[in-house]
Amino acid sequence: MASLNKQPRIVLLDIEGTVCPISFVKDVLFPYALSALPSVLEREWDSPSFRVYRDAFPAEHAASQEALLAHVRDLVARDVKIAYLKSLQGYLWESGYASGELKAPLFPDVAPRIAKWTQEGWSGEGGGKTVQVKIYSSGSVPAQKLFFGHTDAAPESDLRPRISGWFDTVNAGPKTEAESYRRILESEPHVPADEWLFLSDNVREVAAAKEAGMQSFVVERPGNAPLGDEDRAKHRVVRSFDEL
Ligand SMILES: CSCCC(=O)C(=O)COP(=O)(O)O
Ligand SMILES: [Mg+2]
Repeated sequence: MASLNKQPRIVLLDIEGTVCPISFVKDVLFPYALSALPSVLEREWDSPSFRVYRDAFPAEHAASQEALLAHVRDLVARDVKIAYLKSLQGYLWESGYASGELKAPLFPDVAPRIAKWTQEGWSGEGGGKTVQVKIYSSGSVPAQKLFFGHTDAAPESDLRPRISGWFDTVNAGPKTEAESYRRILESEPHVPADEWLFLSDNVREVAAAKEAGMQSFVVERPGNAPLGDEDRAKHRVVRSFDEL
């Protein structure tokens, strides 16, 4: 059983590989965006609503529809988590979530635990000391809100009301840099760093969060990259939020 040094007042959650399978992002979300992009380029290349995303691309990759499509395909193939791609992906996923074609598959422990933390507090004794839940993902904040607004959880599939903060690589910074977590800490200056608990599948992110003073555990889920002995020796590992 993973143990904590201090009871958290804020839980900061990664998304891919932590609350949902990596396969949903890699095998559903990314292909969906790639399949939607050609017709969006054809239809909206000069529309104001799309120009916002197009103009965020480096000029050489936004010179034509073909150039932008080729660049996006390359970035996705290499899983480059660059902000302008993440923003465009969020735009492309919007219609899929709205139509019901996309629904975020949460691991079974996630929604009940988020409900418990935010309604009853850490150990479920209530007493008014509820826990805040915030998100930090490479996915853009709009994409995060689409994800948590359309989950497969029941009875409430829209978990956005339970989430009090949204951070991505634009408003916080790269996830493997401690400075990004320090920036996130500044959003709640009254909460000491060690009363934050960051949960992620990525050991480099966990290390960066700990360098910033947060508590942080590695989350091991089916389909995640295998953890090395060194990772297990260096970091606490949980397989479910129910272990916390
Ligand atoms: C659910 S928003 C889309 C997720 C995404 O694009 C991504 O790269 C997730 O990476 P994470 O930092 O959440 O592991
Ligand atoms: Mg992740």
